Amino acid sequence: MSKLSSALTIAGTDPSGGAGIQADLKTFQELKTYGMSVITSVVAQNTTGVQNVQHLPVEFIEEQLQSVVSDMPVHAFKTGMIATKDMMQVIRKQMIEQNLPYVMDPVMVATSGDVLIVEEARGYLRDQLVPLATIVTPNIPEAEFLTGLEIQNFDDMKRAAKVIVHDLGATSALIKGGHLEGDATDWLYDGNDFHTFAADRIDTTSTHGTGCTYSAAITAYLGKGYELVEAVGLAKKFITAALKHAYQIGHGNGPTNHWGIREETNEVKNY
Ligand SMILES: Nc1ncnc2c1ncn2[C@@H]1O[C@H](COP(=O)(O)OP(=O)(O)OP(=O)(O)O)[C@@H](O)[C@H]1O
Ligand SMILES: Cc1ncc(COP(=O)(O)O)c(N)n1
Repeated sequence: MSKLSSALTIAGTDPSGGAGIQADLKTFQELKTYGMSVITSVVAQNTTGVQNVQHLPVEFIEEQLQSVVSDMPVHAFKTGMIATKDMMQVIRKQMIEQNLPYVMDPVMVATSGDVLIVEEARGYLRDQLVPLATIVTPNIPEAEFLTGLEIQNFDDMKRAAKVIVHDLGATSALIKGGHLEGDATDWLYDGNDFHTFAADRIDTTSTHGTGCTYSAAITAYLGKGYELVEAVGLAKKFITAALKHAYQIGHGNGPTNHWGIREETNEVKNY
């Protein structure tokens, strides 16, 4: 399957290039997807953590969205960091109008531990954005917040995925196991069946932006028309290769490799 496709990410920035909008656009490019972006917050951050944040005015976020959707074809949407309820409201409106594949990464806290969305917006995210998503991609702490469950093993992950679909209303849920011990195993529930995606755990500290990169890859593949399970499988190969071939840069948790994976390995070639 190879056709011209485009994807729009709505998220915060990372000037050090490992997470957020920058990670999403690099991933889209690597997967031969025309990438577009709407910025919600400008974040001063790097591999060591978040130094400062400036939220853009909500009207300006809406203007950016209009600029894109009034002119450009979008085959799939992704949201990442959306810091406030007001921002979520305008994005929600667009998602309803567009009715296209929507990958929702419920970003709450960075790898560094810095909080990326205001406390009182979390409930709105769960109740008003999750139901619109084609796929929600929480890590373990995010899945615990969304479901109120404690997650310690695969059975808990599967239970949480079911709650996100049947109780919260998402079309599917992918619970990522990066925060558990052992292999890096993720569980996808598509409303009927479970699918598991596993990789050997890579011994690396380069995990900044892992979640952003993974969900951007899922978005790119959905935009190309791949079915959900296939899109997640291909994205899992991509994130695993990006972790395995990461450059050791920065003084904290370095970024994954968004560039040249195809040239350096034959692990990611299916797009
Ligand atoms: N050390 C690792 N080795 C292999 N795969 C990993 C490793 N850490 C995370 N992963 C995989 O990376 C993807 C992202 O998972 P994770 O649970 O880390 O998400 P996240 O917490 O949202 O990411 P982030 O680190 O960006 O916050 C998943 O597919 C997970 O299984
Ligand atoms: C703008 C933005 N969005 C998301 C993340 C999460 O990424 P990570 O948890 O890997 O730091 C981040 N650090 N910055």
